[in-house]
Amino acid sequence: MDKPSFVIRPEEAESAAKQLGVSVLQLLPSLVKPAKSFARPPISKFHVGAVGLGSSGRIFLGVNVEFPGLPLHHSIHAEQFLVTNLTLNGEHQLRYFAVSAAPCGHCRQFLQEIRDAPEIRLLITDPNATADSDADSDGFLRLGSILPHRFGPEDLLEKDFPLILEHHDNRLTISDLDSISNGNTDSDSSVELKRTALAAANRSYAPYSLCPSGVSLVDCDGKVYRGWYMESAAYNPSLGPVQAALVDYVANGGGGGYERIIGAVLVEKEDAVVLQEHTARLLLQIISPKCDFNVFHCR
Ligand SMILES: O=c1ccn([C@H]2C[C@H](O)[C@@H](CO)O2)c(=O)[nH]1
Ligand SMILES: [Zn+2]
Repeated sequence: MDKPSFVIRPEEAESAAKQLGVSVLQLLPSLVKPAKSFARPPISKFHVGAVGLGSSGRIFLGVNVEFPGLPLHHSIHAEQFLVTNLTLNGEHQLRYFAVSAAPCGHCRQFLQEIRDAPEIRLLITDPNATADSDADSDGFLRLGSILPHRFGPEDLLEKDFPLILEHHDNRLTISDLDSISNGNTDSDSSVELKRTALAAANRSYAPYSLCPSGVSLVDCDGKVYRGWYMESAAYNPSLGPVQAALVDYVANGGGGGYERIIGAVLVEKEDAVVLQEHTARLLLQIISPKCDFNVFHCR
């Protein structure tokens, strides 16, 4: 894999599997090592790669991302990156993934937001991971077998509530969005950033706080990235909207540094009990000090 490609189309996956004489499922562990090379762990130097198969037949990559100058809890785990990559690409189901190291407790918990999470099959490629008697003959084991007695969405939500990979529209609006495009000082690009952040906020998964939010980023080439806040029933494993947008940047930004991010917009509700503004400003300030950051409130 020469250039980072964080989403592999079904026909590419099938032809790669054919070339290796394996099934698409068996291809997942073989992609873990190349995935690891895209990780950004300047603090731990511990590269994690996760490779998942979606119900559309596409393969998605996830890597861990760490931010020097910030507390460790701002990090993005490879499994969280993978789930974010699935949501950003509108994938509705994850059934199999391979990962370089055993998923930590925080990731096992975050994955509970996916429908039928206990039935997700995972394969740990680390040769030092103890051989697992719970694994099927294909080497994959049920997530439910490594997180029994789970606490998850069904403890807090109605049974048919749309979960993290499922379609939801938060129906948020910004009252002056159109007037801005109708000829005042705002440039087209700042209107685009605002619209993108609003669209992201509308896809945010925040069923526990009901405080959705979205972020758009623009790099020095004018390319726009976006991501949305995703909550965990256990609260702390939730992933912030800047981290989610950085997943898009790491996946699609051509491998550049964060200082290339020159503009950012956050959209959230003004009276929200969970506010992203202050954390988002801090995170952006540390990773890209010259980035222009604006916040808009929606209803
Ligand atoms: O399940 C896990 C456990 C750890 N890490 C990352 C987080 C951090 O960047 C590094 C060391 O913990 O590995 C993951 O990506 N997934
Ligand atoms: Zn983890």
